[in-house]
Amino acid sequence: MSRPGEDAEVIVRFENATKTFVTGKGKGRREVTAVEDVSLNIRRGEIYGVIGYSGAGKSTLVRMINGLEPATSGKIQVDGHQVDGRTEDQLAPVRRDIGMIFQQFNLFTSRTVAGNVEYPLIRAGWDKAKRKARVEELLQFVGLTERAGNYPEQLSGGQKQRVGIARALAAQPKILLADESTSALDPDTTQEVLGLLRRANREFGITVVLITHEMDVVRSIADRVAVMDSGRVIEEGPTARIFSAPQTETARRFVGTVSHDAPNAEELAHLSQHSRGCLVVVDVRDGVDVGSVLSSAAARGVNFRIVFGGVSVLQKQSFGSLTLDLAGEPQAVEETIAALGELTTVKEVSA
Ligand SMILES: Nc1ncnc2c1ncn2[C@@H]1O[C@H](COP(=O)(O)OP(=O)(O)OP(=O)(O)O)[C@@H](O)[C@H]1O
Repeated sequence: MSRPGEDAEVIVRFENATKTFVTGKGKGRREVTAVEDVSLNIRRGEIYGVIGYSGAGKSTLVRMINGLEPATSGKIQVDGHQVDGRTEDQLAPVRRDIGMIFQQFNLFTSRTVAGNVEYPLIRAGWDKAKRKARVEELLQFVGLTERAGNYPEQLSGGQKQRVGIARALAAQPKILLADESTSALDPDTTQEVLGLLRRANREFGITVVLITHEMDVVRSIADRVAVMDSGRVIEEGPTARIFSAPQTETARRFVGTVSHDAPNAEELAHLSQHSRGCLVVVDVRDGVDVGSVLSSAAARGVNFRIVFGGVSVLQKQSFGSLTLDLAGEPQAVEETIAALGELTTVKEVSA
């Protein structure tokens, strides 16, 4: 199925948005800029990931979308409505279109599963018959029909999060904000929850904004991603591009946590010890024909071994890297490295 493209309509727009928190008074007064000068567009119908280390400003950024954190300066627009500088009353219609799920589920412990899902519908003024039908439909969607009468404490973490998703979807929002919604879950349950978010996106066309600190989560679900560091969005774009060509050290580190295709320092030391010639790390992506360079190198007496590497496919694009040990006449080896350098990025990692 095709994903929202470059020309898809913008549903959330940040323009130079900043959020500064002030804590304490007098000498103890501190200012923390949690979000600094962020401009970005989230497109209708996409799954947009926000990644960064703890304290990078992810939650604050996402809470600015529904006005839970008012911007200190800059502009925020959601589905054509202005969010910055609005009163709580003025924000009510914007918030009706936004559902939210949380890391700690935030379910009402005194309400049943069905009662939790029904709650937003009562608040939105739905009549009883419509509420009943909608709750049944949602429990079926998340696979918890049998659990309708249970209380949250009787559920596993994954089931609680599924209730959280059903509740967030109840009043048919256009946007779903998911704040670290999988970080309290084991890997299998995480995949289940991500699968539900993907279905909500595909089947109902809901735009999903997903905060995470795990690149694996971004890789398995996000169309585009923003990388945050110290309040700023330091990199933003299609997930495949961030994976194949991260521009910043922070993004490279996140990508490195899931695609271990280049040797780390320890592995490199080991490879250098056993190297018979020159070690080079070569970036591989679609259209980069490393094989043909290596075949002609072999014909000229350059002996090559692939000693480390990996290539993955994401959003229909291949990317990865190979570490090669090239041995032979110094000039032929040098010419091989130069020929590879004409095709792709080549890093010599030992002499
Ligand atoms: N209500 C608040 N008052 C004061 N400072 C705050 C408040 N909320 C957040 N901050 C500060 O703003 C910065 C960004 O916090 P935020 O929670 O947005 O980051 P995060 O990337 O979501 O982190 P985490 O992954 O740990 O949730 C942090 O330095 C945090 O301490």
